[in-house]
Amino acid sequence: MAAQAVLRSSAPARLLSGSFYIRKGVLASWQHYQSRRPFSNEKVLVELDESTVMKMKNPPVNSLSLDVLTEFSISLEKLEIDRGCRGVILTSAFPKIFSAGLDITEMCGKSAEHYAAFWRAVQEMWLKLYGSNMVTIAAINGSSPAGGCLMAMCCDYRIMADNPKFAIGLNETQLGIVAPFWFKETMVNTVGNRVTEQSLQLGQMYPAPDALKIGLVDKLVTEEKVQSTAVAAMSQWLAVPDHARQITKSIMRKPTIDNLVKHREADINNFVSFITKDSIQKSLQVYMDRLKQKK
Ligand SMILES: CCCCC/C=C\C/C=C\CCC/C=C/C(=O)SCCNC(=O)CCNC(=O)[C@H](O)C(C)(C)COP(=O)(O)OP(=O)(O)OC[C@H]1O[C@@H](n2cnc3c(N)ncnc32)[C@H](O)[C@@H]1OP(=O)(O)O
Repeated sequence: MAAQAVLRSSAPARLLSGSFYIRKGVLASWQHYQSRRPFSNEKVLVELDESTVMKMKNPPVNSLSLDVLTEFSISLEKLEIDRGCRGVILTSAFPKIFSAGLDITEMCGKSAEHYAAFWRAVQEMWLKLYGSNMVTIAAINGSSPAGGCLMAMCCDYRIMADNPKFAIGLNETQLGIVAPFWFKETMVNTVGNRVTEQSLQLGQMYPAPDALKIGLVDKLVTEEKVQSTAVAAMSQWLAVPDHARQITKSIMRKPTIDNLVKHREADINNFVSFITKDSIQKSLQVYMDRLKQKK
């Protein structure tokens, strides 16, 4: 099977602690297996089984903190340079939630230096995931607002749990903040300009069936089948010769990536000056208070 071609040998499922885990099929040798042990760090779990799966595991809602983002980028980079890995499935270790997006507490009450480091880590995650040479499939097993939606949109293919209670979208304006140009461009590349314009202004979250209708996700399946469907889709994607698929992906995405690379420092400065405004800090605080009160 093509999916098994990605994953070269056979090793037991291996679970390593952290906020993500990566499941990787089959290893050529114990030494090879040992060489993958660096995945075992605080925030990343590596599971070695029939498919390569990165599972976000940052309770309670997989918010993307500075630590999580850093760990995610390091883990993805390791897979990227591993010639035995041609594809990754990105999902969540928790039912009902894919990712709550950027950790709002990282954007409240901190120093300008912290905001700059945080934003650089957000950019890095995006650059690595959107620019990945691997086949990337999002197995969206729950809600996925803002940064969570961005991660899903970075993938080549999106499968979502068919439950109208699960919603996905870039809801930044609902928090009184603004999706930066590269979030916007990622969405335009996914669903087109008109839908993006409306979605971003309204900060719209789409229940799964609506997300399918606008093309924000590619397929809906029952919750139990999200991961197995992702594995099946991976086989299909991996049946295409790598070099042809990778060059095509690059032709599609390079202009968007180059745009951020070119304006990276200015984007960080924009973020810091925006997020340090009193009015924005107040908006975020009100939003966080509302989240806590809804219980
Ligand atoms: C001049 C031009 C400038 C241009 C622009 C320049 C710069 C751009 C500026 C800013 C860009 C920022 C981009 C931001 C992107 C983001 O991702 S912001 C995050 C958006 N996320 C959300 O809105 C999600 C909010 N959360 C929820 O809706 C729900 O929590 C849920 C994910 C649907 C899960 O619901 P449920 O299972 O019911 O869980 P709870 O709501 O009870 O939450 C559990 C606890 O988790 C806390 N929490 C939830 N989300 C977050 C989060 N994103 N960050 C941090 N913490 C979060 C929640 O408060 C609960 O905490 P307690 O248990 O009460 O302590």
